[in-house]
Amino acid sequence: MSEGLKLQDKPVVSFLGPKASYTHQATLGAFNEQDFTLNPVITIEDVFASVQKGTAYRGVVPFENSSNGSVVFTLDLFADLQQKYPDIIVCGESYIAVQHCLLGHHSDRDTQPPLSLSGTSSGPGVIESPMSSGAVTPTTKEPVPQKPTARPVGDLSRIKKLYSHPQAWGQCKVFLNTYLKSVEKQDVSSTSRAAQLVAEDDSGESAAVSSIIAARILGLDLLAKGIEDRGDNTTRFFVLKKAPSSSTSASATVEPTSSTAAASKGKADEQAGTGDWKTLVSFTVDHANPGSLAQSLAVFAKYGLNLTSINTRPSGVENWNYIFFVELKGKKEEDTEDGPVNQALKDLDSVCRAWRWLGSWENRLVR
Ligand SMILES: O=C(O)C(=O)C[C@]1(C(=O)O)C=C[C@@H](O)C=C1
Repeated sequence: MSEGLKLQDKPVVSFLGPKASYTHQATLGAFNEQDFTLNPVITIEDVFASVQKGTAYRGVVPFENSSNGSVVFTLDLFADLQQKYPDIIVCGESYIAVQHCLLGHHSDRDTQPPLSLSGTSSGPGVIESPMSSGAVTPTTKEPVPQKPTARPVGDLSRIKKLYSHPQAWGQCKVFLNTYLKSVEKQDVSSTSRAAQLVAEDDSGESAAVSSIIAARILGLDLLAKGIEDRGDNTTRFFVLKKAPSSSTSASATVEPTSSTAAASKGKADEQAGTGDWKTLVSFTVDHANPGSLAQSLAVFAKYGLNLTSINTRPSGVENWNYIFFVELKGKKEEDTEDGPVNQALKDLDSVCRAWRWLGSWENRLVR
């Protein structure tokens, strides 16, 4: 087999791109580039579509941020009101510490020394969050200080437009409200796309909330570093795969599509985790029936399943009706009706309108 063919044979992992997005960083942590072709796509929906179509073996999407909450785009795709993604399930998770930066072009008038792009080590003139900035150190009493923990280098008055992923605004509220309050903010598909747009704009009037890696790749200046409200800002990503049949069925294991894949599964699938499992389930209830939500949740309590999160999104059927997402500690067992998760799902049938198992995966959260 030629080297070219072998390369083409590598299983594809699609992720929210372009390169240097936080999702790219999560993908690199879970899948190595020797064994997998990492394929950046434009939207989170493109990731779902590629896995559903089978053009990607796995997909990586953001799911939740520790300070700004759920990624609603991802939840809506799991809600799948148009039934475009019936076979998508979660098979892994990954947590990434997210340190946002303000990226742009230094102005000639800037007198302060530039921030270092080295990422970890401070150079002369580097303002590391939260020191030396007139900044405030977060404490357990005040985890989100009222004053920003980072200070910009130089003058930001020329910035007329900011680009970022909508999730990022809510993670940097204190800095943005202090230094760029009335600047127009434009949502784009990812933080690395935001950095690309700023790199293409020579006027110096735009800036992006993005990563230090995007600054390095695109040759942008760091106008401020560590602008997130909380030092422990973390985003959780899901690894998606395609289940062989309806995801409500008892078994949902997909095998790698190529020999290379068989030899090397993704780290997110394989890594030793904390030894426990999580499961995601969505369901709808009869809103006219008092107690239907309580009865549905009681099913999980009946089997001793600890719920770790609850989310809702509009059901799309009727106004003020919702689809509920619960995440719980436990695993849906394959090829059996036994096990607390399997039994709870069976019981759920009689108390809710419809439900869908959205995957079980090994917990990677280390406390
Ligand atoms: O825009 C990116 O770089 C992403 O990977 C998306 C995303 C998200 O949707 O949460 C990921 C991490 C950060 O929380 C901000 C944005």
